[in-house]
Amino acid sequence: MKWDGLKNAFKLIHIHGKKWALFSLFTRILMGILPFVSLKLLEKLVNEVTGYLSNDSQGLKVIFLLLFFQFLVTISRTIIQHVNEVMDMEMEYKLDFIIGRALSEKAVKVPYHNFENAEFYNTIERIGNNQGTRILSPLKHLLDICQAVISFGSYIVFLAMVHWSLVVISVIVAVPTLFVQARYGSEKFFLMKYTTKEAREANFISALFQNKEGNKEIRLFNLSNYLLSMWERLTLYTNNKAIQLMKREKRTLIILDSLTALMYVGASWIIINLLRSSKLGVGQFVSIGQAIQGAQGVINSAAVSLARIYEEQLYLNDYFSFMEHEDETFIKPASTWIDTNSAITISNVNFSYSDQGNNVLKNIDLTIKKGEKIAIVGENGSGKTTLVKCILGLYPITNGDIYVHQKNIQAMEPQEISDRFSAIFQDFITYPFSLRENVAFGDLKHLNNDELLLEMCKQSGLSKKIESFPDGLDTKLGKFLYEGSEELSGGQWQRLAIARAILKDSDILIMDEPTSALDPLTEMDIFAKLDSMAKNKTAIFVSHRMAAARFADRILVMKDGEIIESGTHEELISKPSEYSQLFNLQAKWYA
Ligand SMILES: Nc1ncnc2c1ncn2[C@@H]1O[C@H](COP(=O)(O)OP(=O)(O)OP(=O)(O)O)[C@@H](O)[C@H]1O
Repeated sequence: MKWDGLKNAFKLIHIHGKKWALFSLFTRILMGILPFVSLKLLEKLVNEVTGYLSNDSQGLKVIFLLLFFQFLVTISRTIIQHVNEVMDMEMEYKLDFIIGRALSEKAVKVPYHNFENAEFYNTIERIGNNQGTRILSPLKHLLDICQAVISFGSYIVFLAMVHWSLVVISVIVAVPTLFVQARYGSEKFFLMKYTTKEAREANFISALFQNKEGNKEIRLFNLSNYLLSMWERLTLYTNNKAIQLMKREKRTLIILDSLTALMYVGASWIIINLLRSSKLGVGQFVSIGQAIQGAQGVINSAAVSLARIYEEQLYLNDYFSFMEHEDETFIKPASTWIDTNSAITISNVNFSYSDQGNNVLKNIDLTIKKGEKIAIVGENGSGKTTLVKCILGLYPITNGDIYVHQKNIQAMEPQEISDRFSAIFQDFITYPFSLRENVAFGDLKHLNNDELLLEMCKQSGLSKKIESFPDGLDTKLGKFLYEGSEELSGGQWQRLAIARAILKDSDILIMDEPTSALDPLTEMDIFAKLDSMAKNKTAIFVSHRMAAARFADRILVMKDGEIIESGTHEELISKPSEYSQLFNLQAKWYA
């Protein structure tokens, strides 16, 4: 389990980057051997130069040859390094592309209720961007370790040829370095993991200062100081944790470096003795220093790579566990409801957002006939939106059943649900794209059907506004992405969202307070036209305005998660009821 992320990353690279992996392995082996070749050349060169300086004129040719070989080694190293960097980048971009897409696709397949879960958000935050780099990174580090091991091996062989004790010294220095780096790598990840909540909160606050809506509210309510002190507290908390860890790591590294320095003193003592007993030439003497330093350097880099592999594989576990998240499952058998006239049948549904939570919907029994226009009213928090979301299959129903056109909603494929419904909520999206796209997102097959798109805009009362746009349907909206785009008012955006919803050729239209930003006359107009806009469709709309609800074939009144009244406007108003009370109260304001 612990290393599953790494295994899966390798599988991905095996599928998409075999050539890259083979090429990288080959070049790392070469790069691993090059330092040994360099050392040998240096040793020979120093010996030849010393000989030449003591008037051995024959040495000059050899010196030039050795210098030429050194040049070849240097140039080869540079070429390999740069080619590797290009190959790595290509591979990272390729994986970014594949994984970025897979991640977004997965995000719409996991059950929607996961989005209520803070840990789910934290995981997505940790996965972040540049997943291609993340996937590739462990293998790159593994290759770095291969290269380091080969280099270390060649340094050791070189040192062993001089004296065995130099090998012992190099190994003694290497082991604790490996251990320390690997340990702090994992600590850094866990620190990240446990401060993500605070970091997310701090990011949210700084984003408020930078976005249009947040910035406006901060100015108007004078929230700047309060929010900044909150941001400071959260940021200092995360910063302090990171600094503390860094201090501990550096303290350990100082001890480790002292040990290394001590070992160098020992090594120098051995070398001096070897020089004194004339067992060492000047060339060897110079290259030993380089070999010891080189061995230490490659072990350091191998240790860093090892720690990074550990760190990265923990990220990978996050990514792959997200990707292995179960897709929407259909927990109910494909049971059917026999009443063929019913568009929606809700049978004894009780619903709570969490296992331990209170029921937000209680004992809901309801049949909505095909073609019926239903209005749901009720005070805030009475469960209207929850009911609508459950009808749309966004949450699993463990108690009771919901049937849509005789089929249990939980036995329906997401595509089938999407085909049946067209829905618009209060928190609809204002896409910073063209007007055309904003409407056509309701049903993309009409993207180029200008006549139909304009008709939808007309029905939702947008015709006049569109006439003022020189680019008509192709006008870019929202001053967010494009210079020179047009901005709409809140109500106009809502009309656009309504146009999007009615464009879709579905059996059931659901509108959850999509008209709250419309002026009362426009809202009344839209509801009065609902019959023609939602011709032959079943429609459910949620509203707080009783005057608009009266156009519905039937009004449902919700209170504390229950449907407490049901009937036409005339039926409900003619007797003492919650509805008549709400209606009369609102009517009084207008009077
Ligand atoms: N995602 C959620 N997780 C937990 N509880 C929730 C969630 N969404 C809503 N609730 C709770 O469910 C109850 C019903 O909320 P719901 O949004 O369905 O009410 P509503 O009638 O649509 O309200 P309003 O008129 O204010 O939109 C509320 O008490 C609310 O606190």
